Amino acid sequence: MREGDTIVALSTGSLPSGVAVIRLSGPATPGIIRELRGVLPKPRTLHLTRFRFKDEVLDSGLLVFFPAPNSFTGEDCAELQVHGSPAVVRAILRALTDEPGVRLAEAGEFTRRAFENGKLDLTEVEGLGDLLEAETESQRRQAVARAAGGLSTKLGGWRETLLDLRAEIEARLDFSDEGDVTDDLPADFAMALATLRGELAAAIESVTRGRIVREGVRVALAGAPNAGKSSLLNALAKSELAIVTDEPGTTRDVRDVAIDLSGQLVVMVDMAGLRETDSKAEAEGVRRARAELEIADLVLWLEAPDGEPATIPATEAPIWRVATKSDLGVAAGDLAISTRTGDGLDALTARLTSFAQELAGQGEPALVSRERDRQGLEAALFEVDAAIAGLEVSEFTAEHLRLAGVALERLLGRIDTEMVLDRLFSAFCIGK
Ligand SMILES: Nc1nc2c(c(=O)[nH]1)N(C=O)[C@@H](CNc1ccc(C(=O)N[C@@H](CCC(=O)O)C(=O)O)cc1)CN2
Ligand SMILES: Nc1nc2c(ncn2[C@@H]2O[C@H](COP(=O)(O)OP(=O)(O)OP(=O)(O)O)[C@@H](O)[C@H]2O)c(=O)[nH]1
Ligand SMILES: [Mg+2]
Repeated sequence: MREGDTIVALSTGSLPSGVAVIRLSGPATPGIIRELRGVLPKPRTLHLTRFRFKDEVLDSGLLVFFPAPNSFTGEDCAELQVHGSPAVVRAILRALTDEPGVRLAEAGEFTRRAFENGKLDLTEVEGLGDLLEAETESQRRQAVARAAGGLSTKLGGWRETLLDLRAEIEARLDFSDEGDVTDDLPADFAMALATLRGELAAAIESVTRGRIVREGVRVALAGAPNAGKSSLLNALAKSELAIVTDEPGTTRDVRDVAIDLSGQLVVMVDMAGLRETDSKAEAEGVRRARAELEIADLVLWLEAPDGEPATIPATEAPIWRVATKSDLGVAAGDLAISTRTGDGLDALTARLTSFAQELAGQGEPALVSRERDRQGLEAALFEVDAAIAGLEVSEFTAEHLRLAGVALERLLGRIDTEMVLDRLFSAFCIGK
């Protein structure tokens, strides 16, 4: 039975390392610790211990026991903090998995157990996943807020409000013959509903800001072939990632490179130059480039003084005209740069930084950032709007308020979680 298994994994990073933490969770844990120490040690306290298996001391290190339910997973857990050599870790993992009922954990399995035991809700698990992947300061701040239950608290508050409002209606429906109890509702009922509506709408607004922090600002490098797009990508990435030649039509694939601009992630996207072409590969590149323009948050339209004229494509995103190869003479544009001399690159970076910071917003980190968040909040808002529109027909009002609550429960992971969970945990690393 997989759920009754005790799972074990190396929870720290690549070896060798100073110290490696091996984590155990499940019912076999107390027995294994008793074998190692004779008695169960004081809970949640580190003990220097010889890790002796079958009369061989494999290593000495620190042992800590977290009895259920006060552990990360909610099960009996232990950690063996050992010397971080590949041989030590391998020997101890082998000795532990030789114990009956113990096997290696799958990716994200500790966290899955924490979720299943009610230690974390779905939004907290997502926040934890974001935290493990966080590379920039703004990503860390946003992920910590979500992992610590910031969104859970908000959703919980809205659910309480919905329950209170429903109770007001239902209490009156019980005593009313004709079912129309609108007149009896307290004066602040409509106001409470409007406030809830406003908060949901504001949260939906902040999904974009959260997405920008989580995924980065997507900046498309567009222009005619040879405009200098790949050269700019390389200059910003400070690495010769993309092939640069004087042949127009060099780049065909879309390539994105994430850079950290003052703590905010910016994803620079190199692509094929836009032109009509007979080459099948290049034509596919141009098609992909146009698709990128549709999802970009900003388009840099590059024009070289020696380049072919090209028409600026229509996009929803703002467009900045960048005159490239300024060492050869300056074309018209908001900004002039040369990757050969480095001219204008600092100014461009500074403008990108403030653009990114503006989109990411100042102040409190956003608690919502995912398409799943947007869908959940929009579903709730739709029901609240239906409740507001139908205020005079009270059974329906109560039903819409119930459905709004269901949408919020789904966000928290209380219902319909299987598909979301499988996708989420497969992205976690082993040992988490
Ligand atoms: N060594 C070590 N460091 C770690 C972790 C870990 O598992 N092991 N964590 C792993 O992610 C993070 C810390 N997260 C944790 C979350 C909850 C509990 C825990 O024992 N919770 C109990 C008791 C709470 C309390 O005493 O306040 C509980 O929730 O009941 C431990 C670690 C980061 N650092
Ligand atoms: N003088 C000068 N030449 C440059 C500069 N930037 C790029 N070039 C040259 O312009 C040519 C085209 O540069 P790329 O960066 O490959 O241009 P691209 O827009 O990626 O071109 P495609 O991939 O074909 O669409 C190369 O020969 C570069 O060395 C610059 O700032 N000054
Ligand atoms: Mg190129």
